[in-house]
Amino acid sequence: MSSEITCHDVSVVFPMGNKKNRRVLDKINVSFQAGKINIITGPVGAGKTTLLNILAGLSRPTSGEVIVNDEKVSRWTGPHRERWRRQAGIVFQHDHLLHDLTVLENVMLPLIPLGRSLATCRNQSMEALKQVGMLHHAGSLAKSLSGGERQKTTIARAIVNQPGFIFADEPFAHLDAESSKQMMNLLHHHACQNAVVIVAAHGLNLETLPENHLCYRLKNGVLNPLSS
Ligand SMILES: Nc1ncnc2c1ncn2[C@@H]1O[C@H](COP(=O)(O)OP(=O)(O)OP(=O)(O)O)[C@@H](O)[C@H]1O
Repeated sequence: MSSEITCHDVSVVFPMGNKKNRRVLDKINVSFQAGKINIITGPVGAGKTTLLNILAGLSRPTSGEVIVNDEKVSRWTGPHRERWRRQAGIVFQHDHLLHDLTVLENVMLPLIPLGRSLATCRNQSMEALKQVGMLHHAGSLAKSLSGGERQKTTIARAIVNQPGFIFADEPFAHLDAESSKQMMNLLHHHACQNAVVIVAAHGLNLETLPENHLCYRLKNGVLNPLSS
């Protein structure tokens, strides 16, 4: 069965102190499927990160539901929520690497709670680093990396466990055109392996887009398809 993640009437309203509340997402209805790269564009502050965080189970919508393969993940708590998050590879907008660990150790982190042997975790992480072209930096401390290298490491960490769902927030912001294309191809490869891949990006570099992609634009709380 092909995986999918669906939003039903997802709204997010942030309280703004004594000012009027801010409605960032307004009854979003959309279904993201495996097989294609799903790209969410939109201006600064449109709510792309807010939407990705809700899809990834990092925060909850004010109203509405997120459904994954017929299950309401937006209402899950405790161990259910933890299990869901383990299926998700997340590329955060701000990389969240641990500065005093090596690149390899950072990439191994999501594997540790899964109870695999250290050798397996290491081999899997080295493979992910190879895929993003960072094998030569495996032993470097994260704090010594350039912005683009940090971003590639974050992508390696997100894909290391072959997740069924990948949520990537501005994953190319610090990359040059060549590296962006390579990383897009890598994410596309995972989409073709039955992962649901959702990428949020301000702008679109048409040259980096694989042929089968779906673009959406988020503006004024509303998500509209741009192309197919
Ligand atoms: N926890 C919060 N409390 C109040 N307002 C918030 C909160 N989180 C986000 N916002 C506001 O919601 C709006 C959308 O933020 P979000 O980070 O989702 O936008 P974005 O499209 O990802 O922006 P960018 O392209 O700059 O990364 C912004 O105006 C932001 O200030």
